[in-house]
Amino acid sequence: QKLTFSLKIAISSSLSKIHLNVSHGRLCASSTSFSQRNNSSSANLKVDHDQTTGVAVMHMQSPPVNSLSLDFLTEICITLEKLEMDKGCRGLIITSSQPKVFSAGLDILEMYGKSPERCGEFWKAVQEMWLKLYGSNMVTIAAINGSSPAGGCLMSITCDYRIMADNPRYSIGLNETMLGIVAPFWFKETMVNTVGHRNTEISLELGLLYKPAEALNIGLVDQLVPEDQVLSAATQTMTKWLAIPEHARQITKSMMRKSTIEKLRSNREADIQNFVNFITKESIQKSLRMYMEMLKQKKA
Ligand SMILES: CCCCC/C=C\C/C=C\C=C\CC(=O)SCCNC(=O)CCNC(=O)[C@H](O)C(C)(C)COP(=O)(O)OP(=O)(O)OC[C@H]1O[C@@H](n2cnc3c(N)ncnc32)[C@H](O)[C@@H]1OP(=O)(O)O
Repeated sequence: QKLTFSLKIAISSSLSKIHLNVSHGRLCASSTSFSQRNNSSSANLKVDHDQTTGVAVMHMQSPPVNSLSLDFLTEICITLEKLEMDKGCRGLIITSSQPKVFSAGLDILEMYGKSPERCGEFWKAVQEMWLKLYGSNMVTIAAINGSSPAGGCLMSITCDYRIMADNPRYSIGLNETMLGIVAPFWFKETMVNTVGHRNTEISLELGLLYKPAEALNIGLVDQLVPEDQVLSAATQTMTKWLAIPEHARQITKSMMRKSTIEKLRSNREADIQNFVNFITKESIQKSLRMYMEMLKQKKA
């Protein structure tokens, strides 16, 4: 049965509108914009799309710490799909509107005390976000204006380039082992593809979180700038990347990432089963509970 629905998105200019049509599971965007800037918002995301430059800035605004819940992941995936389909969007900058945090990573509450079915649904959404970002044809830049542990770091390293605020209070890394959990193979491979095998081995085994200067030193981020310049630096870098012949850049990106992406694509169900079996274990649930208590105590 043909599935068709239209979603009207309010845009800053009253003259502008975008229609999203979902047909046979494909999402297509057609724009009849008379303005050069499209701003759209959903519950936890604000997207500023400058039609003149072809660059969209996606601001994560899911309080308090942009943790990636099933709902938030779904929102991110819908937005990414929409931007990917929009020929007028060639570059994406991802940043945070929350103070001091880029993203706290996966929402721990989605992994604690939930049914296997719900855990499976959650993991599928995590996979989907990674597939969309790592396989994007757009130039993607993470403007990391706060701490970015675990899934927040993953999100950053799926991007083509990372600019971080030079503030020693912030940290970034795949710290899963500190929670008593294990980064799956596609988290690990994204990290290897970014900082190499040895750095990844040390980093994952010890669950390290790096200060900005350390992250720059191992190549986990590409550039440090003063906090108030993160977005402008990302915009400047984007201009350089968008000047490269597009087709050649896209094919090169795909060549670099294809084998990692294929490995997950062809094993999605098994990967979900692995996750569900692992995360619902009594011992893992206990580790997660202790970690959450530790987070609360840190506050007190
Ligand atoms: C062999 C088979 C393998 C198969 C694969 C198996 C498993 C893989 C599984 C999972 C992979 C997971 C990756 C992840 O992303 S796990 C999440 C890891 N995240 C963290 O460790 C970050 C924890 N948070 C922090 O360190 C700090 O909150 C932060 C530095 C981000 C911000 O500090 P700040 O001081 O500003 O804020 P807090 O007071 O600490 O937090 C405010 C509020 O938010 C709650 N919270 C924080 N992080 C999370 C989170 N990730 N999920 C849910 N909730 C979070 C925190 O508890 C506070 O709540 P409250 O006390 O105000 O109620």
